[in-house]
Amino acid sequence: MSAGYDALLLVSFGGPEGQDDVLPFLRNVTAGRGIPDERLEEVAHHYRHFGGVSPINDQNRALKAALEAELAARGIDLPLYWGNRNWSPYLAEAVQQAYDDGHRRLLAIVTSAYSSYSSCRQYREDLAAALETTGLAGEVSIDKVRQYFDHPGFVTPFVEGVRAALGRARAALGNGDVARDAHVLFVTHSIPTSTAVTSGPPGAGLADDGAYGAQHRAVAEVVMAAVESGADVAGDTGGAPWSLVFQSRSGAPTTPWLEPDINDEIRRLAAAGTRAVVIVPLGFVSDHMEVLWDLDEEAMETAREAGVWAERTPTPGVDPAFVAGLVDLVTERTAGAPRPALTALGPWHDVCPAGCCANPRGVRATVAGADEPAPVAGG
Ligand SMILES: CC1=C(CCC(=O)O)c2cc3nc(cc4[nH]c(cc5[nH]c(cc1n2)c(C)c5CCC(=O)O)c(CCC(=O)O)c4C)C(CCC(=O)O)=C3C
Ligand SMILES: [Fe+2]
Repeated sequence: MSAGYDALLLVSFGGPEGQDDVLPFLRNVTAGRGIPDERLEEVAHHYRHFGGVSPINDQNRALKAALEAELAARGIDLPLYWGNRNWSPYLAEAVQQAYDDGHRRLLAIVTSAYSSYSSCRQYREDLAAALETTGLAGEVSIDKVRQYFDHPGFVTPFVEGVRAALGRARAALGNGDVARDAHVLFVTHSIPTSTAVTSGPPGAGLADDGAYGAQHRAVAEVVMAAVESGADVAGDTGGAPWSLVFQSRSGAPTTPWLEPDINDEIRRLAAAGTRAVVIVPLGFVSDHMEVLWDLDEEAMETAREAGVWAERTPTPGVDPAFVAGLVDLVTERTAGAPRPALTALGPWHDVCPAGCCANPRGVRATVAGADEPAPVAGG
């Protein structure tokens, strides 16, 4: 293959697989971060409610299998390894295994679509740390496919989900007027405003919530435009208002995070006369714990209490469009395939610019960026 990659690496967050894993997992996630104990207890309770098992690992097993099938169907002969930031199989194990199997140039696919420290640079640091721990820093190189928030493969499942949910909202409103009575809530993980402002490349001149906010708003606009253009014959699912809201805030209450919180927004909308909300987990790739708990339990309960009809739309998961899109992201690097992007912000960088998505706690080694130490292998 032209760029010389010899293996792929699926990189994800990881999650506990039983009650005994829950606290060690949460300690991994929050290592060195000053997340208050009360918050850890609160989060442990979400996992305990589901038997201490996060669905995220099974979702990644399914994604890995789907990607392998798609690669095979297209005759792409690249083995796929899987490793996580916070739980077994860890990134270091995956990198070691790839090396033991004879691979030296890896291309990573991260289960995270947007730019921010948590969703981009931290994974690049984790990959550099995996090379360090395994002693493979000079032996193995790791690049990653671009952030894919505006790739058609990521966006398409959301379009289909919103269109279907608005149709059901309309029916639930007694064939009512979604433009007047419904509201589409695009929701993503809140992050500290201090890391939102530094998300993306430095000096991009974006709003206060940086590339992270701009990317989500741009994708939401694309989704709504696509829903409108495919509205049913009567146009009855068209015209619904939308907004970007946030979930899963943590950290000290005195530290500002992106707002509004989805629950506050559902209550505010209900008080202002909204009768149906469509909740779109735009920030997430699969139905992991942040979706199952913070949306399906908490936000749905808020909606019930507020007396509004609510439905949460699917995440990309293993939707064939998403799986094919991830393989397209690989082939644009290995075979010069086209680089589709549905917003004016993209296609995003293959190599993160220097200082992109700065780490608020200081500079650490990274891979796949202009500010990493010079790559070992040529080109
Ligand atoms: C932007 C973003 C994504 C989306 C991009 C991506 O997908 O990467 C994401 C995903 C996820 N976040 C997850 C879980 C957690 N995130 C935490 C904490 C935090 N997330 C943050 C941001 C994000 N997080 C931040 C700024 C913090 C606080 C500081 C810190 O600690 O960095 C904590 C600690 C406790 C708490 O504070 O809530 C937990 C347990 C899981 C796994 C779910 C499962 O198990 O199924 C997933 C996929
Ligand atoms: Fe998180």
